[in-house]
Amino acid sequence: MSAPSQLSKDPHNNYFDFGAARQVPETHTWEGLYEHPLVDGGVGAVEDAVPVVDLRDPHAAEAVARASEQWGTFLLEGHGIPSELLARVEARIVSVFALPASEKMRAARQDGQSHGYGLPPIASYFPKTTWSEGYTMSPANLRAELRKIWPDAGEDYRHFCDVMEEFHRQMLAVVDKLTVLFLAALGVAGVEAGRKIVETMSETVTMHINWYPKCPDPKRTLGLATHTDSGFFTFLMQSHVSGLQLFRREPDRWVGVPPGALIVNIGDLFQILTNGRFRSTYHRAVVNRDSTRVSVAYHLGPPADAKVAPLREAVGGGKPAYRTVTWREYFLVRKEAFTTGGSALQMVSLSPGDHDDDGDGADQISEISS
Ligand SMILES: C=C1C[C@]23C[C@@]1(O)CC[C@H]2[C@@]12CCC[C@@](C)(C(=O)O1)[C@H]2[C@@H]3C(=O)O
Ligand SMILES: O=C(O)CCC(=O)C(=O)O
Ligand SMILES: [Fe+2]
Repeated sequence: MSAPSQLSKDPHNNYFDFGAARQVPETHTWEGLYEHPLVDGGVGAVEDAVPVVDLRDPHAAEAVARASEQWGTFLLEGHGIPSELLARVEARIVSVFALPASEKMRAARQDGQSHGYGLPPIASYFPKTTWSEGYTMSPANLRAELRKIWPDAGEDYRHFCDVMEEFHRQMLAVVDKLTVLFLAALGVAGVEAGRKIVETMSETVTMHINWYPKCPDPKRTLGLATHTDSGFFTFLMQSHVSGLQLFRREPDRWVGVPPGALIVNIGDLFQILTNGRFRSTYHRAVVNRDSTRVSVAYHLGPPADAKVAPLREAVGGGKPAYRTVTWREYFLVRKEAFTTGGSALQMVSLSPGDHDDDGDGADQISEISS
């Protein structure tokens, strides 16, 4: 059995050809995936409708606060990104993953690297391999990165880079609007503060594209392992095929997110920054028998060595719940958490066990511990 990280270690011997697979092999079989019930999170759902925030709503800041506190995830409407652009992004993503393995492997993520083609960094913490391929890239370095796949910088290269850069430009405008709402929700005053935050975050944007091919036996495998995003927040653009599920407690259940929507996920560093007021969300992606699915996660966070501590406004008269960490340190803490079966947020908590880290029960989500 090849370890997940071998996809990037040995490009030629370990490429798994999803198109040719007639069954899910042992290497890709995950246990305990359906221990908790799956409920519908669609807009019309009675109990578990995933919250919706409309950027055009004059009360959007309150809606952001509520959703971030209670769910750590919301569907974003009124963002102004044309569906025609999203369709082009999707088509270009499909075209990258459709390339022959030998061409994709030219950009393979090397061990310890944050960028490149292959499985995402967390894949190496799990004994089983997921039914997906990914590619992490930063907009700042997009053209140089993509030359690895398309050395001759031909038409496909230009189309891909043009459309992803256009997506990035449009996303920055949405980041701007949402940051204003987050700051208002947290009672942080000042346009200046907001501008500085957006400026730094826009320099460190990382895009991770996911490709989940059709699967002959989707219930036996997983597209992306259960995780929380580690940065401040992530926008997730997904195709019109379902697959994303959120973990919710009391009672423990998976909530299926409606396909097609633009999603915002709060990350662990935002939970730290807001002193636990906003919650990061455990989520995973499942795969389908009849449809291939793609998504783009647009990850925002601080520069890798910037110190993140609970905001004064969030701590108020109380105590900081978390110690100061940098994103770089937090990756190491999370690695240790995955290895020991602990929780990264608990590990940086100043009073472990004192406060209830709802979104933070890794050890209780079955496929993590199996
Ligand atoms: C900015 C980042 C967030 C991310 C790690 C990374 O450096 C680049 C890939 C991102 C991603 C995407 C899939 C899930 C995830 C947990 C992973 O392994 O790689 C996230 C990472 C994260 O949020 O920590
Ligand atoms: O594809 C999805 O729905 C989930 C992707 C995701 O969680 C991520 O890339 O961080
Ligand atoms: Fe994620």
